[in-house]
Amino acid sequence: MTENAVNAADITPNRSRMTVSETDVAIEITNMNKWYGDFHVLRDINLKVMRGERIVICGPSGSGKSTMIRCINRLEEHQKGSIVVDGIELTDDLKKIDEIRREVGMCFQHFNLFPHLTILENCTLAPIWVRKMPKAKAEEIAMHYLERVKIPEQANKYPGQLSGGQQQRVAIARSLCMSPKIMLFDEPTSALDPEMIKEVLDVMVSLAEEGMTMLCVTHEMGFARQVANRVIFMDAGQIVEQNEPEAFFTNPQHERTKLFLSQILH
Ligand SMILES: Nc1ncnc2c1ncn2[C@@H]1O[C@H](COP(=O)(O)OP(=O)(O)OP(=O)(O)O)[C@@H](O)[C@H]1O
Repeated sequence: MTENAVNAADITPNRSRMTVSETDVAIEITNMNKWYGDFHVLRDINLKVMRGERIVICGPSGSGKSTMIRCINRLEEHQKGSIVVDGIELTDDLKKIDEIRREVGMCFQHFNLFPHLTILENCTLAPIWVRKMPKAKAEEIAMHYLERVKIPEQANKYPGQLSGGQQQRVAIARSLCMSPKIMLFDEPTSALDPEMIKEVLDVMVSLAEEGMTMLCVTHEMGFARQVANRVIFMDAGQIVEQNEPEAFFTNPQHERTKLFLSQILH
């Protein structure tokens, strides 16, 4: 893990365009716990995310970061406590899970594109089959977002013909085609070569500038400093500390946070 795989100066967003709602809650997690068998992986997680917030989640390997964000769109199931997304409480009700998944886009470390479908087909699959959108309309929207991530010319290629950075930008475009209100990112750059990291972070920065509510598990501390309005540190299944980036990096309060930062910021 290195700080600033990207030069922070290269990703300077226009903070004035970033607005965080003071009143509108996007996600509220209350006393949430999760076990894998006997292993208590998430312990009493409490987290309120306001609309427009950009939260970076960091912490040592195995601390539960991925599991926590995967609980938000029910890729993992919590056993105790509550998760409310856009006013809808996550329960076993499949209809509610479906409703929440319509609101929440997710990008993973390994892109998860369908290799046998073209880039355009990857982007139109869910709008056509889940949203029942006419194919021509879905393609128009997909091309809009492929232009947005600056790869419209790749629309008819297959994922295997693209670089990792390009594939991750397609994955972001694919999520955007479903008009999510919230985007979850799980280490979107950690499988990429250094020269491709910036192109993906640039897209994430522009989403932040447009006011997207974002939760990002990432080791890109340059990104956290520049874009996040809150950094959360997790360890051993707990949220140990959270603060604005400046205070988080310059004045960490907990010993575990200090140790973690001393290991990654040198
Ligand atoms: N499906 C699973 N079954 C059992 N244990 C799991 C499962 N998935 C994850 N774990 C364990 O839960 C803990 C938290 O994993 P998680 O992937 O959420 O951590 P993380 O902080 O995201 O780690 P990393 O930074 O390495 O991705 C780890 O000890 C992991 O081995």
